[in-house]
Amino acid sequence: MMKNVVEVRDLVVVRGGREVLPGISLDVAPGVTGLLGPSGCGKTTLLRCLVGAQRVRSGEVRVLGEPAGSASLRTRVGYVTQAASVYDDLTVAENLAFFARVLGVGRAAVDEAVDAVALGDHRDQVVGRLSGGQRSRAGLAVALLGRPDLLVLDEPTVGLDPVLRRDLWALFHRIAEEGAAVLVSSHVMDEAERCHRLLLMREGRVIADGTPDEVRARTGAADVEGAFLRLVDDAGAPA
Ligand SMILES: Nc1ncnc2c1ncn2[C@@H]1O[C@H](COP(=O)(O)OP(=O)(O)OP(=O)(O)O)[C@@H](O)[C@H]1O
Repeated sequence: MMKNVVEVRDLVVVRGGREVLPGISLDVAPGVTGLLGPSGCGKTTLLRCLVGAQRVRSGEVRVLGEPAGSASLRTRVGYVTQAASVYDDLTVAENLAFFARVLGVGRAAVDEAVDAVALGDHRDQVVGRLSGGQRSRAGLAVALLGRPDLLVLDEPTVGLDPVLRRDLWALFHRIAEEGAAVLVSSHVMDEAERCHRLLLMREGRVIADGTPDEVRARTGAADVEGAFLRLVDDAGAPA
């Protein structure tokens, strides 16, 4: 199995005249990786770099061995932004058929994606009339169309109730079990426990990297939120 799906080295990104990522390095391996950190720490900016949608000042971003944004990665990387990119006036099936044409994948991929997100009963329903959770799953289905090896999800569970959040995390694990690397950003620390591996971010840097157990053990904290707070306090303490 390939070791790293994503390799980021010394990445510098400037947005609004400020170094939002001041030289971040990290790897993402197969499995479910949580990218956790407070609002504004640079999670979305980093994810945009992975999918080739962000202008970078310097550094290297490689995805599946290719430079991020390469044409060869178009179907190999799925990206779900915070605003679900599905058309409200089309049905689930119509949305998927449209994006399947854009990606150049066959109709079979549409059925597979609908099944993967368990929207079979709603495939002929207009997306604008779906619940929030169903709509999120429709957006996820679009990202699954190319059978991506890397699935990048930007805060996919924001605003969803606990049952839907649990169901979505179960789905992320199923996708990972089928071989894709799943990178999920969140600012909700309790989602950390659901990940195989964590990258804790603060102010454009990775401050911890490991399994939830490793991150807790390293800090002696009872949970990942406590670990994060200890790491922040330690970073701020005088040398
Ligand atoms: N279009 C932009 N122009 C200038 N600065 C931006 C732009 N978008 C984001 N920023 C800044 O970049 C920094 C990182 O933002 P980013 O969206 O990557 O953070 P985040 O961790 O994803 O936050 P959230 O959890 O709130 O989505 C913030 O300080 C933000 O103000």
